[in-house]
Amino acid sequence: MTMALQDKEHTPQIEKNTNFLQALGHALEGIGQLLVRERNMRFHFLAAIVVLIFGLKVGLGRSDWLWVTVAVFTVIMAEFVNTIVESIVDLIVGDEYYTLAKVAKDVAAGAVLAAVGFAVIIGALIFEPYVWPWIKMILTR
Ligand SMILES: Nc1ncnc2c1ncn2[C@@H]1O[C@H](COP(=O)(O)OP(=O)(O)OP(=O)(O)O)[C@@H](O)[C@H]1O
Repeated sequence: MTMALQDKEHTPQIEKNTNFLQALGHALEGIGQLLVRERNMRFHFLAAIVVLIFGLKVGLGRSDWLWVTVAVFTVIMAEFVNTIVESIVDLIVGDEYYTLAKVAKDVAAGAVLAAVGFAVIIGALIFEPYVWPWIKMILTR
C-alpha cells in the first residue's frame, strides 16, 4: 500500500507554482518519489542500465536504440500511472476495502505487467542475434 507523504518533510504548498524552476523541482520530486516508493521501479531502473551497457557493448544501430528507448519508457510510464492510481486510491479509501479500489489497483498493476511484456518482446527481438549464438554454443558443448 502506498504510504502518505510525510508532511513535515515538505513546506506545505497547495497554490499553483509561481515559476518554471518551482514546477521543475516538483516534477523532479515526483520522479524521486517513484524511485523511493516503488521497489519494482528500482528493478526496472537496474534492468534499463544493464540493457544500456549490453547495447553499447554489442554496438546496437540507431533503429534498435529507438525500439529499446520506446520499451524502457513504456515501462517507466506504466510505473508512473501505477503509482498515481495507488496514491489516489489510498487517499480516497484509506485502509478500507473496496472492490472498485481493488479493480483500479489491479488494472494499474496489469498495465505495468503488459508494459514489461512488451519490453521483453522488444528486447528478445533486438538482442536475439547477439545472444542466440552464445546460447547455442553453451547448449552444444
Ligand atoms: N483499499 C483496497 N481495497 C481493495 N483491495 C486493495 C486495497 N488496497 C490494496 N488492495 C489489493 O492489494 C493489492 C496490493 O496493494 P497495493 O497496490 O497498495 O500494494 P503494492 O505492493 O504497493 O503494489 P505494487 O507492487 O503494484 O506497487 C492491490 O493490487 C489490490 O488487489
